[in-house]
Amino acid sequence: MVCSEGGIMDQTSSHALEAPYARTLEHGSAGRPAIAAGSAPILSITGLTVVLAEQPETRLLDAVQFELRKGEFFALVGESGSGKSVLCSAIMGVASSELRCLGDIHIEGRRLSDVDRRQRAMIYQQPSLYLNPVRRIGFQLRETVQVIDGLSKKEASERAADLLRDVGINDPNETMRKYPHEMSGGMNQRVMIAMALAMKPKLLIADEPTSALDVTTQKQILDLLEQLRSAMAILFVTHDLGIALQRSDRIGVLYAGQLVEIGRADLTARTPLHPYTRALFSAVPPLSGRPRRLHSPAGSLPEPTQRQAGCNFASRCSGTLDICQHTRPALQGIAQQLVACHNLEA
Ligand SMILES: Nc1ncnc2c1ncn2[C@@H]1O[C@H](COP(=O)(O)OP(=O)(O)OP(=O)(O)O)[C@@H](O)[C@H]1O
Repeated sequence: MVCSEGGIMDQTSSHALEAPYARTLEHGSAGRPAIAAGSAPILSITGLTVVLAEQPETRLLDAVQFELRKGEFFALVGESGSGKSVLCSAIMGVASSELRCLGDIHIEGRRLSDVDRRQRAMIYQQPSLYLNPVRRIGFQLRETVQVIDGLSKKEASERAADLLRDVGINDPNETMRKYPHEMSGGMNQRVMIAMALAMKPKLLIADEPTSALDVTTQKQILDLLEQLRSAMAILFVTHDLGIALQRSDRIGVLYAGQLVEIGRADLTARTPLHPYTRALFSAVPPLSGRPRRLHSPAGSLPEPTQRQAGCNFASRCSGTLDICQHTRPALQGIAQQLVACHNLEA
């Protein structure tokens, strides 16, 4: 497994990102709690490039760079195939053996390979796929807690009940007697979150955790994540720009494996700088409006094997310059945003 924790190859020993990156962290965004921008980042990614091991010229991720601070809720958006799952699995250290990771991932200043796996946890769109259907919830949660904390069965039961209470389940003992199929999607997602919390993670990756839920349950789970985030950083993958806008501090827009824009959620919505971000947000109602699914502009995302040297968005962009055909734009700081575009006048 080349993309495992040990497979990340350090190209740099520094994990401090330069000033323009830090500026996107200057908060005060739309009533959100302030994030300690001066504190050491929980997650720091520098120059993360993921290629096919057998075909290293094919890049699934290209020089991805960002960092997350404690208490931050960072939404990662991008259409299907843009590389969100590849990015999450690289951070988790579980990417496929067909992939090779280059670059640098640090958790709290330590290389991924030196960090306890439990410092990061992940929750998914379909919790029922990750829960054992033939084991009661209590057994599964107790087992997790016993492994992590080395507790006796009785102590583990008490801890499991506490974790269920922490995620808003008021009758933990009854819940622990149930099988996953006896519970709703929202309850199963709470159980998954409880299992994630059992690890006391510094970083929680949430891969579309609410997209299979009805609107009311979706709100409850989002409120729960909101309560929990003060103790960790949350990387929230979503196709729902309304949620990204309403819930996150910052939004990162991934396009064809490249982060093309990063900025405070309110600024990114109000003044999107990249033409792709503009196209995405042109279909979204104001902040107070109802959430909308991600609406992609005309044309299609280039497959990883078809990506050329120039800007990946050039074939869908109405403002291309000559340089866009042969030089891929790098992220650059514009006030408090970061954008990868040659034609900011367009
Ligand atoms: N193991 C692999 N081997 C070859 N290509 C891969 C592999 N894993 C992912 N890819 C390719 O990498 C690109 C990004 O895939 P990824 O699953 O990360 O997209 P995504 O943004 O998560 O999409 P979705 O929103 O549909 O989940 C896709 O073109 C996909 O086909």
